[in-house]
Amino acid sequence: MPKLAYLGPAGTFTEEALRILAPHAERLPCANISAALDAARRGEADGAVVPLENSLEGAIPTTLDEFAWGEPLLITAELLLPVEFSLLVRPGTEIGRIKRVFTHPAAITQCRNFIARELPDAVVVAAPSTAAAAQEVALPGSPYDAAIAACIAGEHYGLVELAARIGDRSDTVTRFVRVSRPGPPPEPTGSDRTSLVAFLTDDHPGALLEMLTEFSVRGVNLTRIESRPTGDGIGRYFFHFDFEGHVADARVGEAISGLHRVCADVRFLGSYPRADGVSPQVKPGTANGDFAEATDWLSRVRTGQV
Ligand SMILES: O=C(O)C(=O)C[C@]1(C(=O)O)C=C[C@@H](O)C=C1
Repeated sequence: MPKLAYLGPAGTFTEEALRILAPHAERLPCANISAALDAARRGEADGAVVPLENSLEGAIPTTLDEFAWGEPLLITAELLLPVEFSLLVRPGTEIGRIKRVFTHPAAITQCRNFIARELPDAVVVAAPSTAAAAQEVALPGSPYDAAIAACIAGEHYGLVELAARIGDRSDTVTRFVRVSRPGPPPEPTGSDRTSLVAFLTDDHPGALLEMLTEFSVRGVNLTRIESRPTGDGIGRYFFHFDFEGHVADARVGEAISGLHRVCADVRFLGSYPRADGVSPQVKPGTANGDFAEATDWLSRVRTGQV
């Protein structure tokens, strides 16, 4: 039975994602995303499950930066989880008495309208996770009056649900990934996604276009591109790419080796089955057979057979 680290404590959305991705895994709750990834790196766990992006808020910066700068890890699976938030209080607390709210920063952003409308005078404080907030609010002497978390976290820590589905949108989804220590990627399924990080050689006109061209000319469809600061000063960025296909696909292999030629560094983050089951768009001339036929043709040219 694998042991998987996750952003704890029990009752986080990440735990729910882990339960779906690996129902029989032993779960190791960690205080934050970095601690969960470190547990996997050090071998205290066989892998980890962490949030990567949210359909309303965008990418989770800690996860992106850990993948770029931390000891390498391999993404082996993804999951799209609908997220619904509840306002949770100790039994007997009325909404008018809520002065201090505790929750994860992602939940603050996703419940902005509810907070402005129903809790305009409350101070909202950032917690390490939604379930950590619920756990804290449940303590008798807690300085916080309410938590925003999953309904299940309220049940877990003995809180009462004062309001349900308080997110600004009812269709918000968070994308989670399962990672393990580096090794061969999972076999292609025909509906795969590949992720990598690319670092520019230097800042020059067309640098981003050069990278994008490597994907475009091989017919590789991007599903996400994100720039992150390198930390070396304003205007210095590196790039996260997600795209359709598997590293075993000829067009993907050619695109990422092209990227390796034009970039200072490329870190492969994994090829793994897509959660939405969507098949890649394959433009004419970019299927595996087309690349194989072109390679054969070139060797015939080089050996004087055409
Ligand atoms: O705090 C949690 O429950 C988490 O699992 C983290 C997290 C996130 O980082 O985005 C996950 C899903 C929701 O979008 C809100 C918080």
